[in-house]
Amino acid sequence: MERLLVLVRHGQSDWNLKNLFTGWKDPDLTEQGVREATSAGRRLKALGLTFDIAFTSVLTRAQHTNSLILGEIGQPDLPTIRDQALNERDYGDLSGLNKDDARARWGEEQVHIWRRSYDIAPPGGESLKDTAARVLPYYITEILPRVLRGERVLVAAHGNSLRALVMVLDRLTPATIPSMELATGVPLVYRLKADSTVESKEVLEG
Ligand SMILES: O=C(O)[C@H](O)COP(=O)(O)O
Repeated sequence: MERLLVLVRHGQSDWNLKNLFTGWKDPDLTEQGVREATSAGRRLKALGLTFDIAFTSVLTRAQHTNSLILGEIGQPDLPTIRDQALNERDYGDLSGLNKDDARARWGEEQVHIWRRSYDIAPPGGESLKDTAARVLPYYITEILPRVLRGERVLVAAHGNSLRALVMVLDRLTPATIPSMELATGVPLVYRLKADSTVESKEVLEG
């Protein structure tokens, strides 16, 4: 039985382009982001992949990416479940600040810790651990059971909500997760074993 799980980070957003911390703020895709999402769909189509269900967050950039992918693979009406559990990490007080300005103010190292450490939260926001504490229960109760019963599942979400998931799938640790980056619009094609561990992973780079 095929147990297919495809994860994709949304295409470039307006605030990615402007280099602003975004979190739960809700900018849409840029033109480049639209191209990235469309091209992600084309790459999935080239592999002949189709889906039974899609999951996305309640944020526009992820939903727009999901729609563009579904349009590209010829499944524009695929049922899609939107849930806040898949939202980007809440960046708290950093939301809306320029990332270079933040480095100038708090130092390169502190900003890197807020962005990439496992358990140190930015002021007023979520650490990756906090993000994982909402993403993983959602994955285990809503997404994984479908994959294990053979439904082909697409998840269009965010850099850090997907890092929380990839951390578990790829067996990364709090020590190794900081160097893991997810590019915008690059699908990760996982096939799972019956015990829910990873059988194979393919990264569909452009
Ligand atoms: O919320 C954001 O600013 C981005 O989507 C992810 O940002 P990061 O790469 O700083 O975690």
